[in-house]
Amino acid sequence: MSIGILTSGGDCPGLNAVIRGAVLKGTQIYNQEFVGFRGGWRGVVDGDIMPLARKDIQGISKQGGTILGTSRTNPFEGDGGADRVRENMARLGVDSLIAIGGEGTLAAAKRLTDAGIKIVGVPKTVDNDLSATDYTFGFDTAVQIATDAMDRLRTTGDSHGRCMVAEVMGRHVGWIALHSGMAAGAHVILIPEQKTSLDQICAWVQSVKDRGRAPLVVVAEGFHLDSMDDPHSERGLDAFGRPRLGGIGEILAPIIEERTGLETRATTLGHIQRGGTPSSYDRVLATRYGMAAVDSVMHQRWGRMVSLSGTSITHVAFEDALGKLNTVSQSRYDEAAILFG
Ligand SMILES: Nc1ncnc2c1ncn2[C@@H]1O[C@H](COP(=O)(O)OP(=O)(O)O)[C@@H](O)[C@H]1O
Ligand SMILES: O=P(O)(O)OC[C@H]1O[C@](O)(COP(=O)(O)O)[C@@H](O)[C@@H]1O
Ligand SMILES: [Mg+2]
Repeated sequence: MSIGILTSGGDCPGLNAVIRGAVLKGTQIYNQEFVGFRGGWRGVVDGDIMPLARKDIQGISKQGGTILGTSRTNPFEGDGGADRVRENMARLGVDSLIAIGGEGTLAAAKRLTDAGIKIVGVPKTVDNDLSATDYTFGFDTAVQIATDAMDRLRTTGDSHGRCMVAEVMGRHVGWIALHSGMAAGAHVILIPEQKTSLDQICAWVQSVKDRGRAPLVVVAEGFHLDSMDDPHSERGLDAFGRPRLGGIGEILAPIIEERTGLETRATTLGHIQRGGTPSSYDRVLATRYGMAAVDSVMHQRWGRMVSLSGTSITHVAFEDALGKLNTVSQSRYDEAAILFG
């Protein structure tokens, strides 16, 4: 019997390092065999597998994305369901699953675990929005990419004396904006947790302008002004039916320009934040998660995900890992806001 691995939901740097860590420890220490399910839960429902022997995972921890592919397929929709998953696993000789994904993937994993399927989880979120772990891989890389981009925006902004608006990822939480904004010395950081008025934003920009500096405004895609009910969305729905966010930077830039008289440009970093080589921190964390997930399989810790607590790997039940977001606290925001304007 082998262990099946899948990656599900939005990709992020470090997924391959999890796969490598799991396969290396599983083959070396436990003499286990592995297969990969292609395209997230779709591969589990369709029985679409690929080999995951030691030679298949050589050198992949430095590769972005996921060699397994991913999707936002709900395993209970269409032809899916727990019976279908169980039948496929039995037919393919797969005894248990390591599901690597965000809260949606873990919600699906919990339902399948409740139906008796043996699953352990590995948390994935580039936004760092899962409360049941201190950090997940992908976040550090995204923050570094965003910081590099902002450093570049500042040199061109300084040269022209312009206000630069940088939009970063962050659907429900503003961690990428907060960390990259602090690192890059942003003058304004706008996050989903803190509705802010245009008057306040323009006052910060104006004070930077008055000091003769070129303002940098960082905005998370999920931010909304105090006058808006929901985050800005004009790109339809994703495969899971959620509004595709993005574009708030382009909305803010002309308003800031009109109100402050300062020429303003917006840049949306988008999926660049999720692509490419993972940072060393993310590779190490992801590798440790992968190895810990195999330990969990061997200890039959079904229905639990590996998690980082301080510097130690711990285990959290799926139900405790779901439903509570890791938001930016008021004190972390207040600390950053001392640097605004
Ligand atoms: N309650 C649920 N039951 C079954 N599948 C779910 C549930 N919630 C979400 N999903 C599935 O979870 C996956 C996406 O969620 P997630 O892993 O959090 O990634 P992301 O946040 O990047 O979209 C999809 O496969 C989606 O269909
Ligand atoms: O373009 P996609 O794949 O729909 O994903 C966009 C969303 O994924 C995210 O990057 C979240 O990813 P995580 O689930 O990894 O935190 C959001 O910031 C963004 O709204
Ligand atoms: Mg998610």
